[in-house]
Amino acid sequence: MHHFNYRQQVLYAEDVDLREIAAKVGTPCFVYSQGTLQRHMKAFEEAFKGLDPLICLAVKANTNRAVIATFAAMGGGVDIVSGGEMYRSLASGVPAGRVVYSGVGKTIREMEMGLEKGILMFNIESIQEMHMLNQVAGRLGKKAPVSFRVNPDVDAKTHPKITTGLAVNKFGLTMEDAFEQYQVAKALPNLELKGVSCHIGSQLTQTSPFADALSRLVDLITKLREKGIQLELLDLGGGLGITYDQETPPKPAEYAATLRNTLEELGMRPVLEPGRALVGNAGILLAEVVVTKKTPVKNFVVVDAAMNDLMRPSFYGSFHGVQPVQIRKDQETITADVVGPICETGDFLAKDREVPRFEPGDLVAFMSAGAYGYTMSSNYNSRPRAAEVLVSGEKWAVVKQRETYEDLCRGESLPDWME
Ligand SMILES: Cc1ncc(COP(=O)(O)O)c(C=O)c1O
Ligand SMILES: N[C@@H](CCCC[NH3+])C(=O)O
Repeated sequence: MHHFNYRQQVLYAEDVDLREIAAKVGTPCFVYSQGTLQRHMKAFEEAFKGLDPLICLAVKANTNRAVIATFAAMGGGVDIVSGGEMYRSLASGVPAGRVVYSGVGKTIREMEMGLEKGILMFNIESIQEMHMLNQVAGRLGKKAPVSFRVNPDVDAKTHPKITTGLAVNKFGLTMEDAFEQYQVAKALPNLELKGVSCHIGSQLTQTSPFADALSRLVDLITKLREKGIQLELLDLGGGLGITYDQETPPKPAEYAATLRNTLEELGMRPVLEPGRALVGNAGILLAEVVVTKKTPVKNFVVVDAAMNDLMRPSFYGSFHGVQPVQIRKDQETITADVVGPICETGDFLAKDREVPRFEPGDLVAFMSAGAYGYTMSSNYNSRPRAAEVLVSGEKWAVVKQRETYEDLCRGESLPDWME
């Protein structure tokens, strides 16, 4: 569910006419609906009610501080994968005690930062990382709260580029290694065993892989309990899918229902790391048609957004709905590729799609662009990154300025021998 709807043939974000935002902010720009963000957070809270869940936005999906702050104000935490994401999250008002830190390559500096700030938990992804963190914590006179991220070798049944819980993936430790290493970690002086975590992939459209992963975790937890190791937090990662096209992913309630009995029996506090399910359908990318062209074999609609703004179609072949901001009467439909101006054949936002016969100047909304949209954007072809706008009811504000040409060159200089 989201709050982008037509009113008298015009697409609105909540109570705001998208034409107004385009006129004042320009295009391309990302528009997020705060009401949708809040609604999604509430759906997770409701679904896991009674289990004292900590719902941590996977910040990699959307790093905008206004978005992070929206969830923080509702008691949410964050799942981070870098010092930069930690910095942003803390600067957005997330208490350090609600930060979980995943990632296969945390640097010493990043470990120090997490320890100094007092984050909730480091999800350790390798044996070397465990020893490094123990040393760093010792040097700082701290105890690092940790979980092991286990790789349960479960098929998430999603796009191969976004599965993370298979034995061939780089993430986590095997079950066997994790069992052994918990016992090693218990004896290390500067680690505090807090939990266990796993994340098997993204855009999952079925509940069974989550249930399979949880049952593997239960085996591990049971064996650890037999060894006297009691853990408090059970971090199930993110991964719940959303509807981009025809998918019918489980809703948070259904997802939680599959896990609830087991969680209750274990008596552990669930930590969740949803990214896409919280923010994906809460955002769109607003663009303007620059030109249209017809070749002997195809129609093209060239817009002012490109793969540098929304790289998911180019990278994964992902589907994003293409909707006119204004529906014209008796508008004809054509089949076209909707493309950007970047010098790459792979620069497309939609392929062979039925779209209205757009004209230059028409506004277009690329739907479900709230997750992994702006965060995966780049400056390729020296294109300034788009603006970001947050809408709440009738109110709206720019929450990230569009980059300027000066921004593009910031930090660059000529070496002294060229001056
Ligand atoms: C460790 C971890 N947690 C959470 C997420 C968020 O995933 P999603 O956006 O699919 O919910 C990811 C990304 O897949 C991740 O790698
Ligand atoms: N960036 C991906 C998801 C990867 C999730 C990160 N572990 C996407 O747009 O679908």
